[in-house]
Amino acid sequence: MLKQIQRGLVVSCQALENEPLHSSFIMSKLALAAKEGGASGIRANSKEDIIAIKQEVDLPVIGIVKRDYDDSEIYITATKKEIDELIESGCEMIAIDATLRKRPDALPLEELVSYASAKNPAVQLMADISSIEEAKNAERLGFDCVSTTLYGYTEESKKHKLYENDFQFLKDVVKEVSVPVIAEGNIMTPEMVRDVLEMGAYSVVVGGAITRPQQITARFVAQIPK
Ligand SMILES: CC(=O)N[C@H](C=O)[C@@H](O)[C@H](O)[C@H](O)COP(=O)(O)O
Repeated sequence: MLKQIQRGLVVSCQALENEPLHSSFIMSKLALAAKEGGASGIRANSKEDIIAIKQEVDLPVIGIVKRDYDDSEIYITATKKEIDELIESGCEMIAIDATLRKRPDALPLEELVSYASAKNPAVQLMADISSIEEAKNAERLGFDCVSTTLYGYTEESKKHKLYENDFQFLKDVVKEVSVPVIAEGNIMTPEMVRDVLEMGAYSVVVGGAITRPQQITARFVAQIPK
């Protein structure tokens, strides 16, 4: 999958239960629209959505399962159960929260990576990270790529402010690891896509700015003069 998305746009098609577009059918049509617009890949949440998307488009899919656990802050592909579901979904790549926070049942990240690789070695693994230390750790554990997905979403990285406009975090990650680095999170404009690729990002994932109309509407409304 990595080759297919190199210097391309991956469109994240996600809507949780509390979002207006929550529906596997709608996600499959968003994926089709993304494909018609020239996307190279899709990122999607849940086995059901991925199966529906795969029936509609032939693009490679980065799969995640978002599920909350009482004993952990981690919700993106947290345990072996989510890995099982994603392998069954047929996605080409699985993204896993690779932060250093405690996982449900204190499962070591290393064990989850070995589990996924043993279950289906053909499925590539993306590490969703929020710090340089996590990026380096993910590379050491054998992840195929790292993504800046969680920068600004953990207690520690929130302190450094959500994705700075100069993308300093992305630049630092690119310098520190040799696996491909995917730019993801709060990429709001086409110009930002161009900029992150020029900074050395291998590929770009854009979600809300394309597929969450409630967010897009709110940004327009916010510009109405008081
Ligand atoms: C932090 C978290 O849970 N991120 C999720 C990961 O899959 C999604 O909710 C984001 O939409 C995705 O990362 C793309 O980012 P943005 O929608 O900002 O372009």
